[in-house]
Amino acid sequence: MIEVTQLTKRYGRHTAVQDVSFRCEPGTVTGFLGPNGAGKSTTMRMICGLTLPTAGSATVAGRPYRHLPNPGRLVGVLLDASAQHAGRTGREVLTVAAATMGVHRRTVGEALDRVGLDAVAAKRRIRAYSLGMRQRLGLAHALLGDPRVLILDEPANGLDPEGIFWMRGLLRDFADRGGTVLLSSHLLREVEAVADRLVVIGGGRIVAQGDKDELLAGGGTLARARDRAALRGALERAGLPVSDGAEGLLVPADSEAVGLAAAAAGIALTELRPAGAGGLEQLFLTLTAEADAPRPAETVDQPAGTGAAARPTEEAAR
Ligand SMILES: Nc1ncnc2c1ncn2[C@@H]1O[C@H](COP(=O)(O)OP(=O)(O)OP(=O)(O)O)[C@@H](O)[C@H]1O
Repeated sequence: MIEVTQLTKRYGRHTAVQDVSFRCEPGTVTGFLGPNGAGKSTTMRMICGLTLPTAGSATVAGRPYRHLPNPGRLVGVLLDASAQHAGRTGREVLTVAAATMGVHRRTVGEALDRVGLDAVAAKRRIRAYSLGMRQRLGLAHALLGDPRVLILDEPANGLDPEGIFWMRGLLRDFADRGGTVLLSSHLLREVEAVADRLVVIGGGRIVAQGDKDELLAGGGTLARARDRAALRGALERAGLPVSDGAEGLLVPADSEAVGLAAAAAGIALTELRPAGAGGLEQLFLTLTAEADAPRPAETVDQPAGTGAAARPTEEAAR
Protein backbone atom coordinates (compact mmCIF):
# COMPACT_ATOMS: atom_id res chain seq x y z
CA MET A 1 0.00 0.00 0.00
CA ILE A 2 1.21 3.49 -0.86
CA GLU A 3 -0.47 6.46 0.76
CA VAL A 4 0.22 10.01 -0.37
CA THR A 5 -1.31 12.78 1.71
CA GLN A 6 -1.40 16.39 0.60
CA LEU A 7 2.12 16.40 -0.76
CA THR A 8 3.41 19.78 -1.85
CA LYS A 9 6.83 20.69 -3.22
CA ARG A 10 7.96 24.22 -3.92
CA TYR A 11 11.25 25.19 -5.54
CA GLY A 12 11.62 28.85 -4.63
CA ARG A 13 8.53 30.51 -6.05
CA HIS A 14 7.75 27.61 -8.35
CA THR A 15 5.27 25.04 -7.10
CA ALA A 16 6.11 21.70 -8.70
CA VAL A 17 3.53 19.65 -6.76
CA GLN A 18 0.52 21.04 -4.94
CA ASP A 19 -1.61 19.20 -2.42
CA VAL A 20 -1.42 15.78 -4.06
CA SER A 21 -3.23 12.88 -2.34
CA PHE A 22 -3.89 9.33 -3.54
CA ARG A 23 -3.64 5.70 -2.45
CA CYS A 24 -2.37 2.63 -4.25
CA GLU A 25 -3.88 -0.60 -2.97
CA PRO A 26 -2.43 -4.13 -3.00
CA GLY A 27 -3.50 -6.12 -6.05
CA THR A 28 -3.69 -3.07 -8.28
CA VAL A 29 -1.65 -1.20 -10.85
CA THR A 30 -2.07 2.55 -10.53
CA GLY A 31 -1.17 4.54 -13.62
CA PHE A 32 0.25 7.97 -12.77
CA LEU A 33 -0.33 10.07 -15.85
CA GLY A 34 0.61 13.57 -16.79
CA PRO A 35 2.35 15.61 -19.46
CA ASN A 36 6.00 16.66 -19.22
CA GLY A 37 6.68 18.75 -16.16
CA ALA A 38 3.37 17.84 -14.51
CA GLY A 39 5.02 16.73 -11.27
CA LYS A 40 5.08 12.92 -11.58
CA SER A 41 8.79 12.43 -10.88
CA THR A 42 8.81 14.96 -8.06
CA THR A 43 5.89 13.16 -6.40
CA MET A 44 7.60 9.79 -6.79
CA ARG A 45 10.86 11.13 -5.44
CA MET A 46 9.01 12.44 -2.41
CA ILE A 47 7.37 9.02 -1.88
CA CYS A 48 10.83 7.45 -1.97
CA GLY A 49 12.39 9.95 0.41
CA LEU A 50 14.72 11.42 -2.22
CA THR A 51 13.10 14.83 -2.26
CA LEU A 52 11.93 16.47 0.94
CA PRO A 53 8.31 17.67 0.71
CA THR A 54 7.50 21.27 1.52
CA ALA A 55 4.29 19.94 3.07
CA GLY A 56 2.38 16.70 3.33
CA SER A 57 3.58 13.14 3.73
CA ALA A 58 3.81 9.77 2.03
CA THR A 59 4.02 6.26 3.41
CA VAL A 60 4.80 2.88 1.92
CA ALA A 61 3.45 -0.10 3.84
CA GLY A 62 2.46 2.28 6.61
CA ARG A 63 5.83 4.01 7.11
CA PRO A 64 7.73 6.86 5.49
CA TYR A 65 10.18 5.32 3.01
CA ARG A 66 13.18 6.61 4.98
CA HIS A 67 11.98 4.71 8.05
CA LEU A 68 11.81 1.34 6.31
CA PRO A 69 14.55 -0.84 7.79
CA ASN A 70 15.53 -2.58 4.52
CA PRO A 71 13.51 -0.78 1.85
CA GLY A 72 14.60 -2.96 -1.09
CA ARG A 73 12.92 -5.98 0.51
CA LEU A 74 9.62 -4.16 0.60
CA VAL A 75 9.66 -1.64 -2.24
CA GLY A 76 11.24 -1.95 -5.66
CA VAL A 77 12.05 1.45 -7.07
CA LEU A 78 13.02 2.45 -10.60
CA LEU A 79 13.16 6.20 -10.99
CA ASP A 80 15.96 6.71 -13.48
CA ALA A 81 17.31 3.78 -15.46
CA SER A 82 20.37 5.78 -16.51
CA ALA A 83 21.44 6.45 -12.93
CA GLN A 84 23.59 3.33 -12.72
CA HIS A 85 27.34 2.96 -12.51
CA ALA A 86 28.35 2.98 -16.18
CA GLY A 87 31.61 1.11 -15.54
CA ARG A 88 29.98 -1.89 -13.87
CA THR A 89 28.43 -4.85 -15.61
CA GLY A 90 24.75 -5.59 -15.16
CA ARG A 91 25.58 -8.62 -13.06
CA GLU A 92 27.93 -6.60 -10.84
CA VAL A 93 25.26 -3.98 -10.18
CA LEU A 94 22.80 -6.63 -9.09
CA THR A 95 25.39 -8.53 -7.05
CA VAL A 96 26.24 -5.40 -5.06
CA ALA A 97 22.54 -4.67 -4.57
CA ALA A 98 21.86 -8.24 -3.43
CA ALA A 99 24.66 -7.99 -0.85
CA THR A 100 23.32 -4.64 0.38
CA MET A 101 19.80 -6.02 0.74
CA GLY A 102 20.98 -9.28 2.25
CA VAL A 103 19.39 -11.48 -0.41
CA HIS A 104 21.02 -14.65 -1.75
CA ARG A 105 23.38 -14.31 -4.76
CA ARG A 106 21.26 -16.83 -6.58
CA THR A 107 18.52 -14.19 -6.92
CA VAL A 108 20.81 -12.19 -9.24
CA GLY A 109 20.62 -14.82 -11.97
CA GLU A 110 16.89 -15.23 -11.41
CA ALA A 111 16.30 -11.48 -11.69
CA LEU A 112 18.38 -11.28 -14.88
CA ASP A 113 16.36 -14.15 -16.39
CA ARG A 114 13.11 -12.56 -15.32
CA VAL A 115 13.85 -9.35 -17.23
CA GLY A 116 15.29 -11.08 -20.27
CA LEU A 117 18.96 -10.06 -19.91
CA ASP A 118 21.00 -13.03 -21.05
CA ALA A 119 24.49 -14.10 -19.89
CA VAL A 120 26.23 -12.04 -22.59
CA ALA A 121 24.28 -8.87 -21.71
CA ALA A 122 24.86 -9.42 -17.98
CA LYS A 123 28.63 -9.39 -18.57
CA ARG A 124 28.64 -6.16 -20.55
CA ARG A 125 29.39 -2.82 -18.96
CA ILE A 126 26.37 -0.60 -18.51
CA ARG A 127 27.84 2.17 -20.64
CA ALA A 128 27.31 -0.20 -23.58
CA TYR A 129 23.65 -0.85 -22.69
CA SER A 130 20.81 0.58 -24.73
CA LEU A 131 18.15 2.51 -22.81
CA GLY A 132 15.84 -0.50 -23.09
CA MET A 133 18.51 -2.74 -21.53
CA ARG A 134 19.01 -0.21 -18.73
CA GLN A 135 15.29 -0.24 -18.07
CA ARG A 136 15.35 -4.03 -17.89
CA LEU A 137 18.31 -3.93 -15.52
CA GLY A 138 16.57 -1.27 -13.42
CA LEU A 139 13.51 -3.48 -13.22
CA ALA A 140 15.68 -6.46 -12.23
CA HIS A 141 17.16 -4.29 -9.49
CA ALA A 142 13.68 -3.30 -8.33
CA LEU A 143 12.53 -6.94 -8.24
CA LEU A 144 15.67 -8.29 -6.58
CA GLY A 145 14.45 -8.09 -2.99
CA ASP A 146 11.13 -9.75 -3.85
CA PRO A 147 9.23 -6.61 -2.80
CA ARG A 148 5.48 -6.20 -2.37
CA VAL A 149 5.44 -2.71 -3.85
CA LEU A 150 6.86 -1.36 -7.11
CA ILE A 151 7.37 2.33 -7.84
CA LEU A 152 8.39 2.86 -11.45
CA ASP A 153 8.93 6.17 -13.23
CA GLU A 154 8.43 5.86 -17.00
CA PRO A 155 9.70 2.26 -17.10
CA ALA A 156 8.65 1.76 -20.72
CA ASN A 157 10.96 4.52 -21.99
CA GLY A 158 13.33 2.99 -24.48
CA LEU A 159 11.59 -0.37 -24.63
CA ASP A 160 10.57 -1.71 -28.02
CA PRO A 161 6.95 -2.88 -28.58
CA GLU A 162 7.84 -6.42 -27.58
CA GLY A 163 9.51 -5.07 -24.43
CA ILE A 164 6.48 -2.95 -23.56
CA PHE A 165 4.20 -5.95 -24.00
CA TRP A 166 6.50 -8.04 -21.82
CA MET A 167 6.63 -5.40 -19.09
CA ARG A 168 2.84 -5.12 -19.02
CA GLY A 169 2.59 -8.86 -18.41
CA LEU A 170 5.18 -8.67 -15.65
CA LEU A 171 3.40 -5.82 -13.87
CA ARG A 172 -0.02 -7.40 -14.28
CA ASP A 173 1.28 -10.65 -12.83
CA PHE A 174 2.94 -8.80 -9.95
CA ALA A 175 -0.33 -7.08 -9.06
CA ASP A 176 -2.42 -10.23 -9.54
CA ARG A 177 -0.24 -11.88 -6.90
CA GLY A 178 -1.21 -9.14 -4.45
CA GLY A 179 1.53 -6.60 -5.22
CA THR A 180 1.05 -2.85 -5.38
CA VAL A 181 2.29 -1.02 -8.47
CA LEU A 182 2.62 2.71 -9.04
CA LEU A 183 3.64 3.36 -12.62
CA SER A 184 4.14 6.77 -14.16
CA SER A 185 3.94 7.45 -17.84
CA HIS A 186 3.03 10.04 -20.40
CA LEU A 187 2.06 7.21 -22.78
CA LEU A 188 -1.65 6.97 -22.25
CA ARG A 189 -2.21 3.80 -24.21
CA GLU A 190 0.54 1.96 -22.41
CA VAL A 191 -1.04 2.82 -19.09
CA GLU A 192 -4.54 2.05 -20.27
CA ALA A 193 -3.49 -1.48 -21.15
CA VAL A 194 -2.23 -2.36 -17.68
CA ALA A 195 -3.64 -0.02 -15.03
CA ASP A 196 -6.65 -0.66 -12.80
CA ARG A 197 -6.71 2.86 -11.46
CA LEU A 198 -5.54 6.18 -12.80
CA VAL A 199 -4.20 9.28 -11.16
CA VAL A 200 -3.92 12.16 -13.62
CA ILE A 201 -1.73 15.13 -12.71
CA GLY A 202 -1.42 18.43 -14.54
CA GLY A 203 0.44 21.56 -13.46
CA GLY A 204 1.38 19.87 -10.17
CA ARG A 205 -2.22 19.14 -9.17
CA ILE A 206 -4.37 16.07 -9.39
CA VAL A 207 -6.98 16.67 -12.03
CA ALA A 208 -8.64 13.24 -11.95
CA GLN A 209 -8.32 9.94 -10.21
CA GLY A 210 -10.36 6.80 -9.94
CA ASP A 211 -11.12 3.44 -11.44
CA LYS A 212 -9.80 3.27 -15.00
CA ASP A 213 -12.98 1.82 -16.47
CA GLU A 214 -15.11 4.44 -14.78
CA LEU A 215 -12.86 7.20 -16.03
CA LEU A 216 -12.95 5.75 -19.53
CA ALA A 217 -16.72 5.36 -19.42
CA GLY A 218 -16.81 9.02 -18.43
CA GLY A 219 -14.70 9.63 -21.51
CA GLY A 220 -17.81 9.18 -23.63
CA THR A 221 -18.59 7.28 -26.81
CA LEU A 222 -16.73 6.82 -30.05
CA ALA A 223 -18.91 6.79 -33.17
CA ARG A 224 -18.00 6.27 -36.78
CA ALA A 225 -19.94 6.42 -40.03
CA ARG A 226 -18.83 6.45 -43.63
CA ASP A 227 -19.84 10.09 -43.87
CA ARG A 228 -18.17 11.70 -40.85
CA ALA A 229 -19.50 15.18 -41.61
CA ALA A 230 -23.09 13.93 -41.87
CA LEU A 231 -22.74 12.11 -38.57
CA ARG A 232 -21.27 15.18 -36.93
CA GLY A 233 -24.17 17.30 -38.19
CA ALA A 234 -26.74 14.79 -36.93
CA LEU A 235 -25.18 14.59 -33.48
CA GLU A 236 -24.86 18.35 -33.18
CA ARG A 237 -28.50 18.79 -34.24
CA ALA A 238 -29.39 16.37 -31.45
CA GLY A 239 -27.60 18.69 -29.04
CA LEU A 240 -24.59 16.43 -28.48
CA PRO A 241 -21.14 18.07 -28.34
CA VAL A 242 -18.75 16.38 -30.75
CA SER A 243 -14.97 16.40 -31.04
CA ASP A 244 -12.63 14.70 -33.48
CA GLY A 245 -10.72 11.68 -32.26
CA ALA A 246 -8.10 9.74 -34.22
CA GLU A 247 -10.49 6.84 -34.76
CA GLY A 248 -13.83 8.60 -35.05
CA LEU A 249 -16.05 11.20 -33.42
CA LEU A 250 -15.91 11.50 -29.64
CA VAL A 251 -19.12 12.34 -27.87
CA PRO A 252 -19.45 12.91 -24.11
CA ALA A 253 -22.67 10.89 -23.91
CA ASP A 254 -23.61 7.23 -23.64
CA SER A 255 -23.79 4.91 -26.65
CA GLU A 256 -27.60 4.81 -26.63
CA ALA A 257 -27.96 8.58 -27.00
CA VAL A 258 -25.43 8.61 -29.84
CA GLY A 259 -26.98 5.60 -31.60
CA LEU A 260 -30.48 7.05 -31.38
CA ALA A 261 -29.35 10.43 -32.73
CA ALA A 262 -27.66 8.74 -35.69
CA ALA A 263 -30.68 6.50 -36.36
CA ALA A 264 -33.04 9.49 -36.24
CA ALA A 265 -30.97 11.07 -39.03
CA GLY A 266 -30.93 7.83 -41.04
CA ILE A 267 -27.18 7.39 -40.66
CA ALA A 268 -25.72 3.88 -40.49
CA LEU A 269 -22.97 3.67 -37.89
CA THR A 270 -19.92 1.59 -38.71
CA GLU A 271 -18.69 1.71 -35.10
CA LEU A 272 -20.23 2.60 -31.75
CA ARG A 273 -18.40 1.91 -28.49
CA PRO A 274 -17.07 3.43 -25.27
CA ALA A 275 -14.37 5.83 -26.32
CA GLY A 276 -11.63 3.80 -24.59
CA ALA A 277 -8.11 4.98 -25.29
CA GLY A 278 -9.38 7.80 -27.51
CA GLY A 279 -11.59 8.90 -24.67
CA LEU A 280 -8.76 8.67 -22.20
CA GLU A 281 -6.59 10.72 -24.50
CA GLN A 282 -9.34 13.29 -24.85
CA LEU A 283 -9.94 13.25 -21.12
CA PHE A 284 -6.23 13.61 -20.47
CA LEU A 285 -5.90 16.55 -22.82
CA THR A 286 -8.99 18.25 -21.45
CA LEU A 287 -8.04 17.79 -17.84
CA THR A 288 -4.41 18.75 -18.18
CA ALA A 289 -5.29 21.76 -20.35
CA GLU A 290 -7.65 22.85 -17.58
CA ALA A 291 -4.89 22.45 -15.03
CA ASP A 292 -2.48 24.50 -17.13
CA ALA A 293 -4.94 27.31 -17.66
CA PRO A 294 -4.28 30.26 -15.34
CA ARG A 295 -6.94 30.56 -12.67
CA PRO A 296 -7.22 31.56 -9.04
CA ALA A 297 -5.59 29.11 -6.64
CA GLU A 298 -8.78 28.55 -4.67
CA THR A 299 -10.67 27.18 -7.67
CA VAL A 300 -8.18 24.73 -9.13
CA ASP A 301 -9.41 21.70 -7.19
CA GLN A 302 -12.73 21.87 -8.95
CA PRO A 303 -12.10 21.09 -12.61
CA ALA A 304 -15.05 21.70 -14.82
CA GLY A 305 -15.83 19.56 -17.81
CA THR A 306 -16.65 15.90 -18.03
CA GLY A 307 -18.51 13.93 -15.41
CA ALA A 308 -15.44 11.78 -15.13
CA ALA A 309 -13.44 14.80 -14.09
CA ALA A 310 -15.97 15.75 -11.45
CA ARG A 311 -16.30 12.28 -10.01
CA PRO A 312 -12.63 11.64 -9.30
CA THR A 313 -12.18 15.07 -7.82
CA GLU A 314 -14.97 14.32 -5.37
CA GLU A 315 -13.21 11.07 -4.60
CA ALA A 316 -9.93 12.89 -4.04
CA ALA A 317 -11.64 15.20 -1.61
CA ARG A 318 -13.04 12.35 0.50
N1 LIG B 1 15.28 20.20 -8.54
C1 LIG B 1 14.43 21.02 -9.11
N2 LIG B 1 14.58 22.36 -9.03
C2 LIG B 1 13.71 23.22 -9.59
N3 LIG B 1 12.59 22.82 -10.26
C3 LIG B 1 12.38 21.51 -10.37
C4 LIG B 1 13.27 20.55 -9.81
N4 LIG B 1 12.77 19.31 -10.08
C5 LIG B 1 11.65 19.49 -10.79
N5 LIG B 1 11.41 20.81 -10.96
C6 LIG B 1 10.26 21.40 -11.68
O1 LIG B 1 9.10 20.82 -11.15
C7 LIG B 1 8.14 20.59 -12.16
C8 LIG B 1 7.72 19.14 -12.16
O2 LIG B 1 8.81 18.35 -12.64
P1 LIG B 1 8.75 16.76 -12.70
O3 LIG B 1 10.10 16.30 -13.15
O4 LIG B 1 8.23 16.25 -11.42
O5 LIG B 1 7.66 16.52 -13.82
P2 LIG B 1 7.27 15.17 -14.58
O6 LIG B 1 5.80 15.10 -14.58
O7 LIG B 1 8.01 14.03 -14.00
O8 LIG B 1 7.77 15.48 -16.04
P3 LIG B 1 8.49 14.53 -17.15
O9 LIG B 1 7.43 13.64 -17.68
O10 LIG B 1 8.98 15.52 -18.14
O11 LIG B 1 9.60 13.80 -16.43
C9 LIG B 1 8.78 21.06 -13.45
O12 LIG B 1 8.34 22.37 -13.71
C10 LIG B 1 10.26 21.04 -13.15
O13 LIG B 1 10.94 21.98 -13.92
